Amino acid sequence: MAAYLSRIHHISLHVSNAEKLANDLVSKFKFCLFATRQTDRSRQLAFRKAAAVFLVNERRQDSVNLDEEVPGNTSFPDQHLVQVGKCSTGKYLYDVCSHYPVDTVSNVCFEVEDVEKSFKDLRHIGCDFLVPPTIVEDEGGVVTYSVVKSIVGNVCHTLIDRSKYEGSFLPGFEVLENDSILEDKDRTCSISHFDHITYACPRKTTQQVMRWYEQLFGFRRFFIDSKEDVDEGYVINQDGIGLRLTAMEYWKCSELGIILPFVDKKEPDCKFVIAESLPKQGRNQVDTFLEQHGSPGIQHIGLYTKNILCTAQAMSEAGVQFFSPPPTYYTEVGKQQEIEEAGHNPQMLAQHGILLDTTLPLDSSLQKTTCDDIQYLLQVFTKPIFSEDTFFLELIERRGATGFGEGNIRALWLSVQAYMEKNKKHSHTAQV
Ligand SMILES: O=C(O)C(=O)Cc1ccc(O)cc1
Ligand SMILES: [Fe+2]
Repeated sequence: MAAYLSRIHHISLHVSNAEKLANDLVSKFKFCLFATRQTDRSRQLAFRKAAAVFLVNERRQDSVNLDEEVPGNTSFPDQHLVQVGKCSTGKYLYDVCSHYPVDTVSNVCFEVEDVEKSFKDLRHIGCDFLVPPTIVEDEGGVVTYSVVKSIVGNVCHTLIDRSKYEGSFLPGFEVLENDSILEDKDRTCSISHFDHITYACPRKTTQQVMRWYEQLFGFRRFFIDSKEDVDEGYVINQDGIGLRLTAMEYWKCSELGIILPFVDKKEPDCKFVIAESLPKQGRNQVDTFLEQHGSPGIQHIGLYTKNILCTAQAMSEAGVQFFSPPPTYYTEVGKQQEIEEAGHNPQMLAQHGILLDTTLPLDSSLQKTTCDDIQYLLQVFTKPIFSEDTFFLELIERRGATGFGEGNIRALWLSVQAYMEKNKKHSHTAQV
């Protein structure tokens, strides 16, 4: 039986220089550092922007971790490993030690109702666990967690039950007092939650990844486009761009959805997108990721904002670098009209490289009457935020459109290509 997930609790990153990323998250991306855990062997820093929480784990070159990481097929005694307070022995609480040579985003932590039951059910269907159910407590209460290894490269999932915990983050972390003050201070960047997480996967692996998430966590296919083929996914395979996108969602299948108190006011969900590069076209961003990251994994995360113009403006003033499509994107007759029909100003979007993609109505004979009838999304991509090209962020504002900006992929491709050429990094390559 699958383990049903109720929501994303946080996403964790493993980096060699936490200081630098911390500075960027706070000063450029306007996240708030709200909880920390420091031991002589590790440093973990938690950042929040509304419901979007990143946990940054600092990778220490000097200490080889002997007590924690276990091969996926190890069998555990059926008893709990109990850690109390801040003096736990584990190097990274709520995660495993990543001996990863490059900076990586590697753990999407889900809240579940019953960790023990999820562990048993998932083990029963052959799932590999890296950490057995483990209890952590402090004066705020008790949390149980377990870490499962996914089928995608170095990605793992911490399953956590914090229903018996009253503190504002997790036991073992010191919560900083400025939390709520800082959080309220910056209202220009209206990021509310994680919109989607995109995996870069090798060729022909999409089906396998989908099956894994379906069987283990009850994910369901989410059709990106009305014309999308069930088996093929959304395919772009022309003009040097070869990309297969397939999306999944977990929320709607969740048993917990029926009983949770916020069921009427449906919590925003986060979709998972699998991006696979296709042969015969030029090299693309997925190939670059696989090469630089060394394995499949999380390539980018879309942050939902209700006002992309203000958010992108505030972030670029603070030093975030965004990709811009060629200037002609905004002046091409079709696009310019599309932008104006949606009620936006092409010049304003051009200032920050914001792309707009309209969903075509299912019945094209239906005439749109006002710009309120048009379903579209706006998105903008940051340049890689790690020193290697192993992760970037995206801002996305949705106005009725539920896809991922399929119509923008060509524009994104051209802008990445221009960037690569300018940087003389891979002047012969084209990247999507
Ligand atoms: O699927 C998404 O999240 C997108 O925004 C589309 C996409 C996927 C992979 C890329 O390298 C570039 C764009
Ligand atoms: Fe995206």
